[in-house]
Amino acid sequence: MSFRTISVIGLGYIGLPTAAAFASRQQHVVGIDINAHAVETINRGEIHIVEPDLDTVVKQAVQQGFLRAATQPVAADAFLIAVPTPFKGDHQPDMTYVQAAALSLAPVLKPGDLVILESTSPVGATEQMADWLAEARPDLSFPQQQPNSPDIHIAYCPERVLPGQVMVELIKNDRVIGGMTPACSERASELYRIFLEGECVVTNARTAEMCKLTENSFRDVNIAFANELSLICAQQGINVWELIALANRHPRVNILQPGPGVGGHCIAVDPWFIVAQNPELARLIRTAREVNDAKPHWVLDQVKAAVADCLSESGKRASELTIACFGLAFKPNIDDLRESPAMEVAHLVASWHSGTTWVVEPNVQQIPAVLASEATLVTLDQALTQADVLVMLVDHHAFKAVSGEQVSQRWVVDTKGVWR
Ligand SMILES: NC(=O)c1ccc[n+]([C@@H]2O[C@H](COP(=O)([O-])OP(=O)(O)OC[C@H]3O[C@@H](n4cnc5c(N)ncnc54)[C@H](O)[C@@H]3O)[C@@H](O)[C@H]2O)c1
Ligand SMILES: CC(=O)N[C@@H]1[C@@H](OP(=O)(O)OP(=O)(O)OC[C@H]2O[C@@H](n3ccc(=O)[nH]c3=O)[C@H](O)[C@@H]2O)O[C@H](CO)[C@@H](O)[C@@H]1O
Repeated sequence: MSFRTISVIGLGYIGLPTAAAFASRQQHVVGIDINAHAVETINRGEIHIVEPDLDTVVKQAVQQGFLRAATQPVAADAFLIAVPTPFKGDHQPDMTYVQAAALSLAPVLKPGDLVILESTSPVGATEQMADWLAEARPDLSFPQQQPNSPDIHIAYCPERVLPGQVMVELIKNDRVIGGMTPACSERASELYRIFLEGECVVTNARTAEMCKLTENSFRDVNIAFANELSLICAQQGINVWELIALANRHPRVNILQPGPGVGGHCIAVDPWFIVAQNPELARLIRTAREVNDAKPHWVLDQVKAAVADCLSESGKRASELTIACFGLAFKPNIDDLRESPAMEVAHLVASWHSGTTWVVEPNVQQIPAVLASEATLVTLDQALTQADVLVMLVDHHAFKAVSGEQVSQRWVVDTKGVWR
């Protein structure tokens, strides 16, 4: 049975590209978001987030009548939930957005519908969502009550696209399909096959939930290993970039790159979901989070040491020194500053330093409000020619194009190894 209408709940970095991907295959899609500004923007055929190629797909889908947005759920044959799943202050997962989304769609559910949770979630979240739906709709049967022929099919199908390459990876990546029953998996696979060129790999809901958390924890642990090596190498007078390049010549070694810390809204968050549910067992995963979260403070210590050297050699006072931080984004060549370790370092430096702090970020027009009172946004050229201490935080293309000679007469803290 085909899907006459597909509804995506939550039109952010995941939900909007997913809605657009279905709509681009001539499916009728209704996107739901509580953010009225996002809904109005999408209905004009525009987008409210930055992601390459998303604007053209959304524009065409809206113009052709396959995609529209609304603030309240309407009846559909398949619902995909892609709302935020942040953690709370104590690193426990915050599932209130998923609960609100599930309860908002419950009134429009009808027999034969499919509900998919895409939000990154702790193990057991899909069963919990099914219970919320069952409580809200006692007139319908759900897989936990009637596994063989429920009115509503439910699955967990995590998203694994890389920000910046979403429109390609959404279609090409293999997708893990975690149905609450095999029939639920089959129905969910049928839905994704509408646009998916990758494979639908079927498992159960709990394994699919854990798989998503595992992927990001694996990357976090590998980056933590690189970050720990960077501390050890600094102590031992070894160039960590050369070391990792040499070690990676081994056919079975593949170490990631150190940096100022780990940012974004996935890798710095998701491993905590495993730790929260397994506090005694998830020792390595917790330590990786701690190692990566501590890195900005270590970078500040490096900056303090460079400033001390600069003061003793230049004879200047601290208040006369200018420190320039290169990059604010959470990773190269994007404008996303959310949860960025570079932002954290810039803030730590600016609040400690008694002189002038500059930041260079070619991907933004304005300095973020949190830094506005303590730092100034300047051009790359100004920072390179006039600052005393240079702090490299993000390996943007524009910064990698700067030669080592251009910075050789300055005190440099290079967290990305681009000016070595
Ligand atoms: N961004 C990524 O790279 C990425 C990748 C894989 C998985 N994920 C996961 O996908 C989920 C969504 O992430 P995102 O980056 O798209 O978040 P986002 O903040 O960009 O978008 C979420 C959207 O949901 C809306 N929303 C919140 N509550 C709602 C409700 N009750 N009903 C309707 N809309 C509601 C918000 O207004 C927002 O527009 C999270 O669980 C995240 O961990 C994100
Ligand atoms: C397993 C995986 O690949 N998951 C991806 C990840 O997407 P992301 O954009 O958050 O991931 P990254 O590009 O790794 O960046 C994260 C931070 O790590 C820093 N970093 C990176 C590599 C390195 O060698 N050294 C570093 O220091 C980088 O600067 C930045 O701060 O999560 C998404 C949501 O779940 C997934 O969908 C997506 O597949």
